[in-house]
Amino acid sequence: MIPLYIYRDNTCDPAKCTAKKLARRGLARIVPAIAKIPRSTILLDPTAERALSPADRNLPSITALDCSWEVLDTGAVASWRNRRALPFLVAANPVNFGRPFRLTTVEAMAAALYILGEKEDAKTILAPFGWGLRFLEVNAEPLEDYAGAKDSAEVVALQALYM
Ligand SMILES: C[S@@+](CC[C@H](N)C(=O)[O-])C[C@H]1O[C@@H](n2cnc3c(N)ncnc32)[C@H](O)[C@@H]1O
Repeated sequence: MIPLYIYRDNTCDPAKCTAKKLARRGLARIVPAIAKIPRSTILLDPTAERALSPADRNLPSITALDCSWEVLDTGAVASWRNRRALPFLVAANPVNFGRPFRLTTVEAMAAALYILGEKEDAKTILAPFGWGLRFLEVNAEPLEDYAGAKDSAEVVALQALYM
């Protein structure tokens, strides 16, 4: 599996935190400081200008910024080269069900794995969550389209069909 890193700032509700569960199961590694995130990683950042696409397959790892949506501040990583936003997908988690773009950390990681062609690994990390595999069901069509795209521009063009 592509290594998965999660930077946690401890602002999200620990009872609902999907990152902690992933780490407990050995599916992702928690990174305690932004300085410890490998700079070559794909940084999942909803404010990034470039959309993730299969063209990013050569990058060595994926990192999410796990924090409460209320305090999400990507200023400290604004200059990082491999920041990527995920294209239009809807959440399947109970807190934001049906809401576009606002994914939990595990949904974002799974979407990234799927788009990069690691479909079985996407299922593996969602499986521990009761609602997890539902994320792949409700987004089946766009995920398949994005995973078949050539590059970020094509992903952005495809997402217009779903928005
Ligand atoms: C803001 S945290 C919220 C975490 C949530 N409390 C949980 O327990 O999973 C979600 C993280 O997932 C990633 N993410 C979510 N939606 C995204 C999107 N549309 N594009 C890129 N990354 C996204 C980002 O790293 C974001 O910081």
